[in-house]
Amino acid sequence: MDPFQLEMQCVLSTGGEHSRKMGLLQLLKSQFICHLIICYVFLVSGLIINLLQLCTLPLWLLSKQLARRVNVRLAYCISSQMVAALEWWSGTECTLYTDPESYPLYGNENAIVVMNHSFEIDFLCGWTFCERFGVLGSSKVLAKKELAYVPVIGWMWYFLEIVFCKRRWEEDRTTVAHSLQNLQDYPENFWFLLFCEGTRLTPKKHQVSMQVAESKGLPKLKYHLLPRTKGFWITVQNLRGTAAAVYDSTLNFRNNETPTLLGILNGKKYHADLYVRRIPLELIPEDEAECAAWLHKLYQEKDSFQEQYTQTGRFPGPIVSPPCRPWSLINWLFWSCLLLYPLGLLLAQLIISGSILTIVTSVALCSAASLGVRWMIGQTEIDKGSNYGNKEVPLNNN
Ligand SMILES: CC/C=C\C/C=C\C/C=C\C/C=C\C/C=C\C/C=C/CCC(=O)SCCNC(=O)CCNC(=O)[C@H](O)C(C)(C)COP(=O)(O)OP(=O)(O)OC[C@H]1O[C@@H](n2cnc3c(N)ncnc32)[C@H](O)[C@@H]1OP(=O)(O)O
Ligand SMILES: CCCCCCCCCCCCCCCCCC(=O)OC[C@@H](O)COP(=O)(O)O
Repeated sequence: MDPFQLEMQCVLSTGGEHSRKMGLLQLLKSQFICHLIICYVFLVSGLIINLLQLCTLPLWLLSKQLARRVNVRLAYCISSQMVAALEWWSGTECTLYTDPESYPLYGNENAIVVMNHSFEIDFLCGWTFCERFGVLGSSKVLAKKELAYVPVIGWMWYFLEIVFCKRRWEEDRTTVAHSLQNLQDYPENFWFLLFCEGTRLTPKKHQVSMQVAESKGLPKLKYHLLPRTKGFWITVQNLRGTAAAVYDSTLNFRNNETPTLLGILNGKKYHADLYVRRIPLELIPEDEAECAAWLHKLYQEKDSFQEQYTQTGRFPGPIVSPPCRPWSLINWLFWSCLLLYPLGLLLAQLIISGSILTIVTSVALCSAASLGVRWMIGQTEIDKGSNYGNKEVPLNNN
């Protein structure tokens, strides 16, 4: 069997030979009641964990490092549920192409991850690799400030000391620097994700971005937006001595798949391929202009990797995929057992009571929660994305 077939598959199914069973399983996964259960467990457990995180605030006064370690584990209970949905519910395969010599370092050092921002679940594929290398709970990102208000995930990020930005350099330059410096004594290994394009790729944003590239005399990119270099420069500058390397990560999906979170929820299986190059931080210039030029060159290389992938269906280098771990599934099963039992009791009470007011109130609450979750899932949908990058902002506005 070739490496792809040898690839550890984290699926509940027993392989293609039971196509009838697979068909039934797929039908079950597309049932709304399953989505309700998954979202109910995610939302209620997430809010409980957010509350527990709030309770760790007094601990920060006694021991910041202990509070951080507690929050890493609490955050794992939330993010690992989404990883479980990707790996175990949808059975999505995530294949890693990388240098075998770099592989042992992954998860055992702090790193800055630079990744293309082209897919609605690129962050989730990133999280699945965090899970496989044991750094999911402490994973961090330079995220747009709007995400801080998303219940469960955004609130969780406050306690992980995630770095938020307004995507306005004059304001970000100080706040981002301070937030990054704050991570210098972080007690757990972490990966800091930077989507240098700053927004998800769309045809319109690509067109505007390539006009900017032309105005700067920079080579056009076919598969990426022009990277924003200031955030990368400030991140490298403030994590020198804290992060050992940049993990240049290029993600794509087989057969031109356009994966979505709703697809994952419906149990749709995708095939993600990630090409990672480990670049020691000392190879990155300290001077801002040289660092910017270095990043532009990196994105030109990433563009060539995507071209090769489009032509051949593979990235350069060997496949060295880390196996799935059971903990994300175990965590989901724990929260499901804990929360579905009282839900069952509540529903039984509701039916027995027969009180119209109680039933109407419950239905109203469930509808509000469903709308809330649908809004949260909408945060990942590119067609609901921001206007950032849709027009060239005059330089003096930056
Ligand atoms: C082994 C396995 C390896 C890896 C596993 C993979 C990943 C796992 C790791 C971690 C996982 C952790 C978490 C994942 C979970 C969730 C992630 C969630 C996602 C949220 C992410 C986001 O929110 S992305 C949006 C926020 N982030 C950014 O914007 C970062 C990039 N931006 C910057 O860095 C910016 O510089 C800035 C934000 C700091 C400031 O932006 P601003 O626009 O104000 O100023 P800029 O200087 O950047 O922009 C002006 C310059 O840009 C030029 N330019 C280019 N294109 C345009 C355009 N279309 N319009 C205007 N200007 C443009 C312009 O010419 C200026 O150029 P200069 O030469 O003057 O710089
Ligand atoms: C348990 C598994 C399934 C449960 C599903 C229930 C709800 C799921 C809630 C998901 C909330 C995720 C929020 C964080 C991820 C956002 C990722 C992202 O990509 O943000 C976009 C920005 O980068 C750029 O924004 P744009 O300028 O492109 O606009």
